[in-house]
Amino acid sequence: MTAGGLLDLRPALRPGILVGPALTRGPAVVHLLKDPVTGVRMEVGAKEHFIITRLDGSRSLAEIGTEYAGHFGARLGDAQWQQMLRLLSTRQLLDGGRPVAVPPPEAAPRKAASGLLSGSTRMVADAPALMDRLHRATAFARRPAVLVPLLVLAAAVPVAVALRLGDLTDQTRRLSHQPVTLAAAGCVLWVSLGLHELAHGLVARAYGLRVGEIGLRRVWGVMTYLYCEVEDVQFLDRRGRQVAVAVAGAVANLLFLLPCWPVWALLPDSAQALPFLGGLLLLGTAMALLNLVPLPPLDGYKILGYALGTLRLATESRTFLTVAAAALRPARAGAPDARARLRRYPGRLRLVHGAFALCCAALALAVLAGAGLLCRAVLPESWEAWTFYLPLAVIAAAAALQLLGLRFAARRAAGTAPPAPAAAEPQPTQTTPPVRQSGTSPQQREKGDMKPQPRPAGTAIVLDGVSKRYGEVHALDNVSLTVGQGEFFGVLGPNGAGKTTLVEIVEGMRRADSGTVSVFGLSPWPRNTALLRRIGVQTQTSAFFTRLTAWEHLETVAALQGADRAAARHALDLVGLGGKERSRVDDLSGGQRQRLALATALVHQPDLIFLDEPTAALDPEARRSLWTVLRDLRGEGRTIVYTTHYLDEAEALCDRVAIVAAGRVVALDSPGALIRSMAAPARLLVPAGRITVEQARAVEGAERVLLEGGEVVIETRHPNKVLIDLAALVDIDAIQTRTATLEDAYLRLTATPPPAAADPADTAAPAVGTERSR
Ligand SMILES: Nc1ncnc2c1ncn2[C@@H]1O[C@H](COP(=O)(O)OP(=O)(O)OP(=O)(O)O)[C@@H](O)[C@H]1O
Repeated sequence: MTAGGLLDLRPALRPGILVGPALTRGPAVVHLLKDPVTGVRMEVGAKEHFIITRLDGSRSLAEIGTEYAGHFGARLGDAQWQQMLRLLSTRQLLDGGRPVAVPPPEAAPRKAASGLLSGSTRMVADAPALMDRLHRATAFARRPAVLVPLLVLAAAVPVAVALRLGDLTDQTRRLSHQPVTLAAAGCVLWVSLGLHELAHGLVARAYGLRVGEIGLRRVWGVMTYLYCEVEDVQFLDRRGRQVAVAVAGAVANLLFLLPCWPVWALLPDSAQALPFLGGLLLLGTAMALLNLVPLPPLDGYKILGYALGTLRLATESRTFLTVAAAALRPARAGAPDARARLRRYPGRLRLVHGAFALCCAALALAVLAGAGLLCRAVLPESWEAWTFYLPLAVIAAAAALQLLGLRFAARRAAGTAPPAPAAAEPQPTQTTPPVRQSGTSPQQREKGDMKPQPRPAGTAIVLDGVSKRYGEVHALDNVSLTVGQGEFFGVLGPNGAGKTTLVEIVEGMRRADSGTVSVFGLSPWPRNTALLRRIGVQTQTSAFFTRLTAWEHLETVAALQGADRAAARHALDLVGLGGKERSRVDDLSGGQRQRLALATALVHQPDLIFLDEPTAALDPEARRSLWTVLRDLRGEGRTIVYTTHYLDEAEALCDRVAIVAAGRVVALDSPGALIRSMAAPARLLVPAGRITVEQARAVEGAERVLLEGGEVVIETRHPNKVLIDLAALVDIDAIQTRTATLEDAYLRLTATPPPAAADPADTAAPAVGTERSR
């Protein structure tokens, strides 16, 4: 699809699709997009985001394109539109595209493999419901009068620990010599870790996010802790809120320690509980603060990322360092490219990524040194020689265990994995299919049974006194007409008669100057999205996704129109293109393209279809075969408004026709009734060599005699009598009889009066002979 039809579409994103705020990933600005049903996440650039956020079903792609050009100073080319729309439709992100049940592997959010040493076990069946209850129960703490003092107290804990560091270190060292008490302190801190996770969930819930899962996670076989999976923090519109969710865990850890302080402070120096409380305060505070270190995967890293509005800060900083290092190297092959890449980073981002990379290195060293010092402080003196190596050894052991656990999980998964589904075709999910206005029930659509139910009889279109002027031109002048539901209604008229204006007003593309228009009881202007979805428009200038196959094109249009694949399949079969689905649109013949254009208009199963000369430029055979399709459509009970210059077609297909001339409806009836009302004479044709014009004029009942293309044409309202008389003059087999047609009626109704002629035989009368013989 390249223009026209495509740009008239008004696609909408599926309700519920999450679109995140702007983030930087490396030098680029991106937005996250998420399908909450499948969990599929994707990144889109700022330009794509501009378009996506305007896909609301009320704006046409042409309008969005104009806004885009105004904003970015460049028009979107066909290829860009096609790429964009194809992406959205294949990801089923458009309204009506059913979400896939199983996300494609590359798009699915990666979950850590669950193994013996590392993995997770779900503990709560309905985590969102539990979070809702906790959210209500903790409502008191969200009041500023409570929250602010709590935050101040939490911030005071590290300060107090720093002030009493000596005592606390001493007591922690004593704790390390009491294994049972140490284990008890460890259990309390473990509970604190659980609260940490719940705090993330509670704050997220307060901002309307969903807690996906609560459970126990095993890490490297040495640790098990409660986790609370918070979803979509990056989709919160304010960075402050994102930071609040991430920082909540550490705050909860610090608040958890608060009750220990007065007890610890009031106990005498000789109290047995001092090492326990002192160790708890020191280790608990250290744990909370350590979590705020901005290194992945700690909360501090997330906080920094949220605060800076960056995505994958660590990875991107590493890339930045590589680029910067390559750019700084003296002239070498590839260096100019690196310099160009470096220039793409704005100054702020160079600072962010450079500083983060340096901080990471410094922090990693500091953490190791800190861990060494801590070991030195808490371990017996006989371990002193090990204090430097111990943290390194622990990290190495943890990494080895993690590797082992992952391998084990991978092997187990390989052994038990179910076979991959044979077809890549997405399966329907439990989600409710979009409610649509056509005659098929959702159940029928699910089964692919697209045969519409009979539609209720009624009025589809009512025009009452509609007028439209373009400057001095009266395109429509007080037009009133009614089209019934299920009617095949033709709009005929000479060039410039006002047909297009009439149809466009009904479609909601133009506004009438006066009069009222109603389509299915609704006004099409201002644009009514509910109505637009019940209307299908096939224009003269067929527009396609040129690089796609017929099926891909239709599938994409289906998604844009809010229809599912079964509807696309039905439309393709209906127009008889089932065998051509794999052919590229470019490779289709003219007739096949016309059929595809028709399928494009039908794909969303509209109740009202506007067809603008669908058979134009087709050979006679292709025309006739398309007639069959159009008759089938009519048989399905759809209302069809059909504009054409082929009068034989209108006569053969239409229930009623409106003949428009100079902006007025000059006749409106069934083709048969119009022909009869004309009381047009029959025409008897005799080869000119067999009879002279004078002889013909002499026949009684001959009203007009013309000489046309080597034939003498006799017009008469008494053909039987004239035929008998003629038989006396010429061989009866040489006489052809032609009855009046819609074309005759049309020509009489729309003809401007010819100049008066002295002799009827000399009159350059319009060629009123038709193809139909009796
Ligand atoms: N946007 C416009 N601005 C000015 N005049 C217009 C505009 N659109 C149509 N007209 C004029 O209004 C009249 C009716 O035009 P319209 O396109 O509705 O006729 P039509 O019957 O569809 O013609 P055709 O069969 O050639 O497509 C014509 O005189 C045309 O020149």
